[in-house]
Amino acid sequence: MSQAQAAAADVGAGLETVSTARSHGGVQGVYRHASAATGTTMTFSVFVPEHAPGERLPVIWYLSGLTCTHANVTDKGEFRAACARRRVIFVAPDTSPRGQDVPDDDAWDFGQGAGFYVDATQAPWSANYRMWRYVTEELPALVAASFPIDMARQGITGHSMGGHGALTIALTYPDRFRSVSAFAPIVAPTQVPWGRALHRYLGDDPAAKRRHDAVALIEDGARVAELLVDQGDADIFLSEQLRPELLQRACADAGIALDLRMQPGYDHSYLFVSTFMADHIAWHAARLG
Ligand SMILES: N[C@@H](CCC(=O)N[C@@H](CS)C(=O)NCC(=O)O)C(=O)O
Repeated sequence: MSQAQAAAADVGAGLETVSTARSHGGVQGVYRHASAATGTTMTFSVFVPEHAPGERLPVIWYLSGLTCTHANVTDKGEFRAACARRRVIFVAPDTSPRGQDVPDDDAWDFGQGAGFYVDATQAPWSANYRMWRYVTEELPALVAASFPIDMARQGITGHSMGGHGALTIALTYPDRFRSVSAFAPIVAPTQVPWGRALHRYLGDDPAAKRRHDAVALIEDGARVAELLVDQGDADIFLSEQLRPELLQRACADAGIALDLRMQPGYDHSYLFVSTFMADHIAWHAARLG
């Protein structure tokens, strides 16, 4: 199917195909749909490796960081060769609702492009910013109905704000995800400046904020068996916003096997993420079977 043909195609379950292209023997697609969770049109990408008819493959969810759409990792994440080799599907959602009618903010780290994977309770954000429900309920149901995914074999990862999403979601649903990793994640938003976003989305509700803070979740008893985290030591956000030592301490106290790999000289960009992407995919694939 050409890209022009694909653009008009409806792949079922209310999904519209924006584009498809063959890559590494599989298909890289971009899709959009009307989201009940956000009340907007949402766009996401899916890479499906070559597979036998009727065969179902494990999936890795990739949650992106501040300012990103699905396109940043799709264009720059360098995941396809590893996903084709390990035979894993890769799904990349957007980071927030978008559109002229969706509330936004002048700050680059709040509003559109910065949904923080929460269901906002505060006006005006609560009308559309329901990214937790979108990523944990609506999108999984949609992709399970439309792609050859074995939903018993799911892993989750993400970058920066998306690492925060991956960690908090895996800690909340430990039975759903067999593997969790992150690239330069925000690990303790209630203790760093970026966490002000939680206050604006969730209001003055300390318990709600702790449910969206990986370190707080672990302190409050949530558990995963093990974690892989890569972090560049030349990342400009490292000491003020990311603070992996807080995750290290929480995991040590909780008995969670954290493999925190400080990567010398690496920054916060996709040049860092793409360097270690194949490692993460191999790590997930080994646990997804
Ligand atoms: N303020 C900067 C930094 C934002 C930033 O570093 N975002 C990270 C995630 S937290 C990212 O992946 N940016 C997109 C990219 O590098 O393609 C900007 O607006 O570009």
